[in-house]
Amino acid sequence: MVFWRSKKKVDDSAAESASPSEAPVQGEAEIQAEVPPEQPAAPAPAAPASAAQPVASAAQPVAAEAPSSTAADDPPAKKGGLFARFKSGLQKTRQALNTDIRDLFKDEGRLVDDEFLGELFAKLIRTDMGAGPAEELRDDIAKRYRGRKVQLSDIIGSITEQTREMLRQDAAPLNLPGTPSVILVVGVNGSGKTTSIGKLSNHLVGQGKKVVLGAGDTFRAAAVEQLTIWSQRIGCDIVTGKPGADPASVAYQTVDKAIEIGADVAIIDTAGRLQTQSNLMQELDKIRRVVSKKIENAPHEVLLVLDATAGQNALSQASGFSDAAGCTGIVLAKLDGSARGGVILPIRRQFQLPVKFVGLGESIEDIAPFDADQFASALFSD
Ligand SMILES: Nc1nc2c(ncn2[C@@H]2O[C@H](COP(=O)(O)OP(=O)(O)OP(=O)(O)O)[C@@H](O)[C@H]2O)c(=O)[nH]1
Repeated sequence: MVFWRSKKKVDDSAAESASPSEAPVQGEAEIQAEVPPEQPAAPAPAAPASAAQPVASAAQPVAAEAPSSTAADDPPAKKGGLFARFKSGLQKTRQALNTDIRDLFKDEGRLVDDEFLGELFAKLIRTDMGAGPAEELRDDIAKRYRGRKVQLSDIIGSITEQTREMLRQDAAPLNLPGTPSVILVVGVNGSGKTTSIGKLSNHLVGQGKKVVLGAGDTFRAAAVEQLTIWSQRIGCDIVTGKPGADPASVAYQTVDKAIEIGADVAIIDTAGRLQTQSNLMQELDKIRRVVSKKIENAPHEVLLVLDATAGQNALSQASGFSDAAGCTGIVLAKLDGSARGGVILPIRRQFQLPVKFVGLGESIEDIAPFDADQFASALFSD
């Protein structure tokens, strides 16, 4: 096992000048810039399917998905692939919805009256889409079909079309303007930040990008370990700090490392926090400031990872974070984990933030760029 490890002192002057009014960014701390060993030191987290793949060096990225910056850019073949992936990832929500809506119908169809509309509303709302979107879908059905006998396919077709409209957003590719571009990943505890970073890195490496990870969650030792294992599997460099080290220092070193090796993207993990924890939100500010002193306009993306299994709670998380942390986009993780995938509707509706990626499982490939058309079709497919 080959381990390349360089220990160097944090550049105090630079870090201090980045945040002059604050305590210096982790003075004497050693930040380790690691190149992964040829074999993983421990089993990869929750990704047995690919665990046997040899770990490549940073110069030999593991091939992942076909390159695509956005779903909209994807060639038609990939579109089918995206639909299939959404369909499989949304299985729980889909099954609940389909079973529920199908139950409303008898062979000879069903009259659209108040009773039917009330039942339809109740079924829709069970996916955690919230009252607003469920009312809108119900009212659309009422407008089109009230007083008529309809078949299941009529209802599914109309709801899919309407959902597509509700989810539609402007193309939202990752904003990666520079070399390196910096992505900061934030969210509450356990929302799926570290796992999403692993999957996103693999996605970017698959596009031929050189990625450096920054283990900025210095609070939880397991998070550093987890991210290190992802880096080994993907074949990208990682910068780690000592437990309890200043996350801003790790962020600074990560960007430094990315510049040094000519990386395209630096992705920085952060500890889970609530938007009400003002000291921790200030810590995020400090990370942003330190990074922006190093590269103008960085971080270029601040991705908020939301846990889809949290249903409506994910909404309050999004509202608190989106302003406080200057978020630029959402990664909706764990969509596969519950039947509450409808939560994406109020997330799209209430926040100006685009959904950039969705997490569809724990394996390294289980992330996909969000595409409203494919997503709505998959959600109501049988
Ligand atoms: N099913 C499923 N599980 C996921 C997904 N993303 C993350 N997880 C799981 O969710 C759990 C928490 O994920 P982490 O990535 O550790 O979350 P975190 O936000 O980094 O956690 P903290 O550092 O404690 O804040 C882990 O068990 C992951 O395997 C997903 O898309 N689908």
